[in-house]
Amino acid sequence: MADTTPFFDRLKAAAQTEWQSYVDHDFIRQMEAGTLPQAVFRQYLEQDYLFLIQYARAYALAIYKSPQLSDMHTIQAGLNTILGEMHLHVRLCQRWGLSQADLEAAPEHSATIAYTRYVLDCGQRGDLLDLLIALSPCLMGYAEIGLRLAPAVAANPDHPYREWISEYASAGFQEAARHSALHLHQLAERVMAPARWADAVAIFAKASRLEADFWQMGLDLGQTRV
Ligand SMILES: Cc1ncc(C[n+]2csc(CCO)c2C)c(N)n1
Repeated sequence: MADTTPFFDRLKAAAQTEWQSYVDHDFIRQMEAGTLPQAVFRQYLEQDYLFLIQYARAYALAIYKSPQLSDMHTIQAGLNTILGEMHLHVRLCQRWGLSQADLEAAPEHSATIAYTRYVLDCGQRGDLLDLLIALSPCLMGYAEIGLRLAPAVAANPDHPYREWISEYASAGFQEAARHSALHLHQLAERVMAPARWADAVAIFAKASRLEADFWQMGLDLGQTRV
């Protein structure tokens, strides 16, 4: 019988260790508890702004790699989500006196470079499926984290990370993640040969590990620059 498990769920199950190291990172646990130092969050957010600029390029590359017009439309919606997400960063950073120009002028950390350029490289050397697999931990992981942390915000209206958590727990964001998982599944059904499975898991596991490294970078930077 053919395996009808959604493609994303199969990837997640095949790379459980890397996935857990990402969605259950200490950064997330501290954020949920509200104990994450603000200096850590700020360092993370600054790097994340630079991350999103490169990520927008990866989505543009995905449009270029799209075999069908319908793929382009779906990816365009993802690009719009990224550009919207950047407003959240600018808004939060403005409260600490950081302007958009300050954000753009910040030096890129090696964890930011490693993750974004890895994803771009997957897209350049591979096809749309390779690129969407490399992109999937980002959207799907934040959706999972948003849902998991939402009760902490509901229990405490003064939660320090309320705005960030609410963005990723929101119905609109959750819907974007579902839509993107469905797109990935349908594309895999169209183009995925069984022989590609090991490569697909390797890409997914690596991108998940690079996400975990990104949280760790925030923790490390926040400790050194208070
Ligand atoms: C390191 C890092 N990983 C994932 C996201 C989440 N994210 C980035 S772009 C995007 C929209 C994709 O359609 C989402 C959800 C982030 N902000 N920073």
